[in-house]
Amino acid sequence: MLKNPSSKYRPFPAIALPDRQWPSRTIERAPVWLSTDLRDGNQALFEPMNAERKLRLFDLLVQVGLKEIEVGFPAASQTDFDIVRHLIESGRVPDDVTLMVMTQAREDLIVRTVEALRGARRAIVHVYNATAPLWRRTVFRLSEDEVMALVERQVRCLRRLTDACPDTEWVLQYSPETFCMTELEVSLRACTTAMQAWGAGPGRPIILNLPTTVEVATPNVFADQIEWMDRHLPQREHVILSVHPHNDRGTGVACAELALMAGAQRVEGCLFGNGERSGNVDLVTLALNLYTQGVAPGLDFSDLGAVARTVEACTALPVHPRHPYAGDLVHTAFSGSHQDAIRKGLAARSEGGFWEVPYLPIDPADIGRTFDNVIRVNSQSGKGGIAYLMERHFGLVMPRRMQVEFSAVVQAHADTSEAEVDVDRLWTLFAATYLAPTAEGGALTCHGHRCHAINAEGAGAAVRVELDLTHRGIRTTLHGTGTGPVDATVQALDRHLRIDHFEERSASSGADASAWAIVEMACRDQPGTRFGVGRHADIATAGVLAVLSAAARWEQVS
Ligand SMILES: CC(=O)SCCNC(=O)CCNC(=O)[C@H](O)C(C)(C)COP(=O)(O)OP(=O)(O)OC[C@H]1O[C@@H](n2cnc3c(N)ncnc32)[C@H](O)[C@@H]1OP(=O)(O)O
Ligand SMILES: CC(C)C(=O)C(=O)O
Repeated sequence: MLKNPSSKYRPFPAIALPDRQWPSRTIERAPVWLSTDLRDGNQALFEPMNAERKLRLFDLLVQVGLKEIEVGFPAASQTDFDIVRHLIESGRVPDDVTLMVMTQAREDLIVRTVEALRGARRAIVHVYNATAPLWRRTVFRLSEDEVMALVERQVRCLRRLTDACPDTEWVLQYSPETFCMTELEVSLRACTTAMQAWGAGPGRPIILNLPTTVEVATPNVFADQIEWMDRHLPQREHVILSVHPHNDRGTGVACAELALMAGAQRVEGCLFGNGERSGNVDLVTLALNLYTQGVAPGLDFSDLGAVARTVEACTALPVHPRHPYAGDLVHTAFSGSHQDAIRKGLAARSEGGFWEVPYLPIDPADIGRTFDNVIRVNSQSGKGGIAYLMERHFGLVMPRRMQVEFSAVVQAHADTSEAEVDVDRLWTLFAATYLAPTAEGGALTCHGHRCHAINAEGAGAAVRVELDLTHRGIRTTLHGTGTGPVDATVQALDRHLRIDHFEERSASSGADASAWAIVEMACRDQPGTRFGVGRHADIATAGVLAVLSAAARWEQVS
């Protein structure tokens, strides 16, 4: 890279529009959407789609709710021509969906294009020619006047051919390709020339489609360009003002949104931003951006995962795991403070209110995502996320101080393994720390204690417990009396133990119903507390096991 790039690259000049209005506007309704997945998207693939993949993607676009679909460049290849014929002849195009096809402003190509559309109920013919100075100079070697003459000649040619097929409702879309790099007066002249040649007016609408063929400026510049055109176009009410943003600077979505604020009514793009170079604007992101502002986008992404899988299969391009809304990781928090805030936000949420959950801009359920992956654990995670997973997957609500204790266990494991701690691993760590198997050969075990029998008798202030234990290979019987089985167990163990906190709750219902007991115990002369957990079908036994668990954990550290 150059130390000083200003000798090679120039900044794009600002547009003189001091009274610009777009910055104070908001987007209040969805634009008309056009999918160019089968044209711009297709022309950007290593291997353009075959007929089968094109038809599969076409069906998906219809299913998602696209009403205008650019299906190809029929004069370019027999495959594209045949697809257009197939769509028209097979009746696969719903009545409310209009096909669009593209052609250069060349007579031979226009003739073939109109031929491809024979019999269509309604069709948009998309004629384009590049208008920017660099293209005029180097690609076409045409003066500005000659460019206008080309537009006029070719649009008249199209008009002649389409007038001869009155059974089809014809719409012209004219694109001054390279609009974003063209002098505004020249773009306006090209558009006006196309309008006049087409005879645009009442009953003969025209789509004027203004592309950032290659993004070369910040999105505010594009918005200024669109607002300028919006103000200067004649017969504005007969024009559908469309934009076709690319994404070379990574700001395709911003360009489209600001253009809508500046007067555009229609947006062309591709699902997940496929398209030439760094892609066309991503229709999924645009639509869901609207949705999360409370504006119905008119496109249905309730099962976004299925849409992504079909697009991947048709284009052979993966959707990035961090792709807005659609990526596998975008509803997942690994970091502790995010997890904590999400958990609290989900708990505080009441049904039917506005969606207000920290770090989640959209309710994953609205786009067919479950909450299973919202929180995942690695070395960046904290107690909140771990507690969320333990509660969600195992029905265990841990007291706050226990969350702190267990998260240190998980953190130590994550630091050593340098890997994600999935839910199975979390359970293994939890069980090894607190539970140990509770039923083994008919006996109960908890850490070093193998508990053959627990007998509790009495009630109220005098419960007597007999523990038949094997501890470090020695079988022994312990007795204790207390205010309940838990207290009696502490007395039986005689370990200078003190219960600071005890809670029990049922973990599940039905045949395998079991209870959780959690105990926090202190040990005389030792700082801090240790938690113990018991799980058993019998709630009293769960309590006894929790005490054995905590006692064993004290023993491990003493
Ligand atoms: C920004 C975009 O995405 S535009 C869409 C581009 N998509 C495609 O090009 C995909 C399909 N295209 C094709 O298959 C081929 O380009 C075809 C079949 C359409 C035309 O092929 P060919 O005639 O063999 O050649 P090619 O595309 O190189 O044409 C270049 C000629 O067309 C002219 N030309 C290019 N674009 C246009 C246009 N929009 N309008 C009129 N003439 C044009 C060029 O100036 C050049 O003229 P020259 O031969 O006199 O120098
Ligand atoms: C709208 C057309 C001509 C296009 O694909 C572009 O300019 O990128």
